[in-house]
Amino acid sequence: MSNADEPVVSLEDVEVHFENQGGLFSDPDVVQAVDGVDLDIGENEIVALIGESGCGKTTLGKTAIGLQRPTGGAVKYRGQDVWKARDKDGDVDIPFDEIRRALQIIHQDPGSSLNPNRRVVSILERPLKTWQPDMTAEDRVARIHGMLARVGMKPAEDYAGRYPHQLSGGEQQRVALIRALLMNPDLILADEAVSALDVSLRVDMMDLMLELQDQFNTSYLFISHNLSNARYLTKKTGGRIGIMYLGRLVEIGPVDEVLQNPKHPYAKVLKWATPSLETDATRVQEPPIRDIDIPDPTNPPEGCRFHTRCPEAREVCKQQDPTLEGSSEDDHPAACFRAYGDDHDYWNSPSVEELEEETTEGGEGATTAD
Ligand SMILES: Nc1ncnc2c1ncn2[C@@H]1O[C@H](COP(=O)(O)OP(=O)(O)OP(=O)(O)O)[C@@H](O)[C@H]1O
Repeated sequence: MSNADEPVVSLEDVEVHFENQGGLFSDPDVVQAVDGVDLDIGENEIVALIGESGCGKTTLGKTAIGLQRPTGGAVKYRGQDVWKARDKDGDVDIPFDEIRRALQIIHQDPGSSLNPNRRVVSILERPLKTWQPDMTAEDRVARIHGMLARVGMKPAEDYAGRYPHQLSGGEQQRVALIRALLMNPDLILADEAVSALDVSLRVDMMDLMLELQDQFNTSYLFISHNLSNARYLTKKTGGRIGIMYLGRLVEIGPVDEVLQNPKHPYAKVLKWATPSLETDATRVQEPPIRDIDIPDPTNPPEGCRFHTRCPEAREVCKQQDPTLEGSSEDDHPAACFRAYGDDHDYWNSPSVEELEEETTEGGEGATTAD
């Protein structure tokens, strides 16, 4: 059953694997873009997903709004399985069209998502014609002018008559945001939505998103590789930050908890890489990471996926795979054995870094003796 008390979107053990064509004599590669992710997004909530390029943020975001079919697990909108609605499989409480309306996206590059041959008014009329077919043409235009003025594009009549190429990047992004909001959505996926803007415009755009969120009661799933932006957007609304690494959600919690007390060693790396967040006078010079190479997502490391780069890795991390559920922390969870409690095998397991150093030293010694 679906009802209004359900989270807007729930991801349950979601997996998205892409099969790429192999060579003539080789098997196809399978990219494990997203693996075993559980995530609920509530009413009026802002969740920011952070992680390095290729870790699966966009794939997870698109899966959350029903644009990407998962290869495993389930995606639900207010309790209704999105893909069962799409396939008309079983009892469907919420039709797929309604789900599509409720889950919207704004892209990194609004220039390419706005039709270059249509004026702003025509771009913005489309969602209204689709979702509010009873609205008169006059009311539609009045609504559009009102929204343009609302986001600071004044005189609205002038902006409404322009083509996308006659707008700045920031203005294009505002039009994309209005277009999404005119659908009266429950959730907007904002995929790197401010990254292409100048630094000064980023803050304006994020402020506008927050203002409109308040007015329209919309949730946001905000995707970024920039922890400062994620903090800005989540902090004002008490939102959450989720950290992704190689297809996995490895830490998630309220913004202040994650930033003040990151638990997963990869979350610590991201914080280290964002100097504006490091007020600590003891900031170390070297990044808290062992190996800068990102593993191949078609062949992720066994055990903990971060163990090849983790300065805290122990032998057990090579064999066992930590999950968020296993975390015994009181506040927010992290998929790291260090967050599993004092009695976990991790604490008696030898350090990977020390063993590797011993092996290297042993190897060098043997060469010298020869
Ligand atoms: N349609 C696809 N077919 C095959 N592989 C894909 C497809 N889409 C994404 N991938 C792969 O899945 C992995 C995750 O990609 P994704 O775009 O979700 O990452 P991301 O974290 O959003 O990266 P970025 O920050 O660079 O946009 C990457 O290895 C990518 O090459």
